[in-house]
Amino acid sequence: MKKALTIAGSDSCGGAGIQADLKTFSANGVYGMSVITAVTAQNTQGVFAVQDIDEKIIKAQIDAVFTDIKVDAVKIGMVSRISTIEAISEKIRQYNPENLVLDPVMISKSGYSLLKPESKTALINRLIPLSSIITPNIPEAEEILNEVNNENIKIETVSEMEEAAKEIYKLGCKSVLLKGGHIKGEAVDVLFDGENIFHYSTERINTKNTHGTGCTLSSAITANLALGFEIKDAVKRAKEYITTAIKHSLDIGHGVGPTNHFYMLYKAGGILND
Ligand SMILES: Nc1ncnc2c1ncn2[C@@H]1O[C@H](COP(=O)(O)OP(=O)(O)O)[C@@H](O)[C@H]1O
Ligand SMILES: Cc1ncc(COP(=O)(O)OP(=O)(O)O)c(N)n1
Repeated sequence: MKKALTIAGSDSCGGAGIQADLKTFSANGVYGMSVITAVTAQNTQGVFAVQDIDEKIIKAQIDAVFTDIKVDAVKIGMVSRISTIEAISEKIRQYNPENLVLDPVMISKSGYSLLKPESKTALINRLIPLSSIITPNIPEAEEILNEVNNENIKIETVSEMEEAAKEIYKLGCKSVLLKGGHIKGEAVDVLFDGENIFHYSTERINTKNTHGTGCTLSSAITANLALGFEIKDAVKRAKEYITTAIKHSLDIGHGVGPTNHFYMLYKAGGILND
């Protein structure tokens, strides 16, 4: 069985972070492992508190996994503070996994800063160059480029997404998937692999329940890389997964409900007739 590791924060309501990643790995037929970087007190209405995990414990979790088990792909999500980024970067360089997906989580849909503002440069300099693919949403791509170029660019069209993906690629990663969840019209994601641009486009689903969409997409890419798919096919399969997960998203809680991983599992097992 292929095995994937998520290095990310815990979301107590189960819609994003580690919990979304492990559900996604399972639903994609991949064995999931986790290194917890932070614990958030979070629900569908907001993030209320964050406890960062000591970097010694983060490193010890990574060592425990890599010294025992072959890891086919790694995803990095919420990293919060500089010392966390430094610890992860050191261990990733030590163990050098074949596939590394970086979801540069910055601000939750509810508006909470999951990456401390002073950590942006460390994320850019220490994690992006190690990544097989980085998956920013539009506000994250703007933050990264504005931090690097000291500008105030806005990304509003698909051609601006293409330009931004090419600019982010120059920061040293092997490919960039710029997610279009935040622009108007179709949900178009743009992949640049250093040579070609690919578009992954679906209708925009009319739902408020999109908590954890970014985590779900990046962990589905990770699972598909672990299964041996090349980047553009891993992204294609992950896009199909997230689209189904949003189409059947769950009206749980009083705010922004989570994506649905159980739909795919039940459907695959023949329990759901649809
Ligand atoms: N309403 C929607 N309908 C269809 N796809 C969507 C919708 N919202 C987001 N997506 C897709 O979900 C994935 C995650 O994108 P996005 O929401 O931009 O990430 P994040 O959660 O990091 O902000 C992308 O593939 C995006 O195109
Ligand atoms: C612990 C944790 N990690 C990441 C996120 C952000 O997840 P995302 O998929 O971008 O979903 P939204 O927060 O935008 O709904 C998170 N909220 N918590």
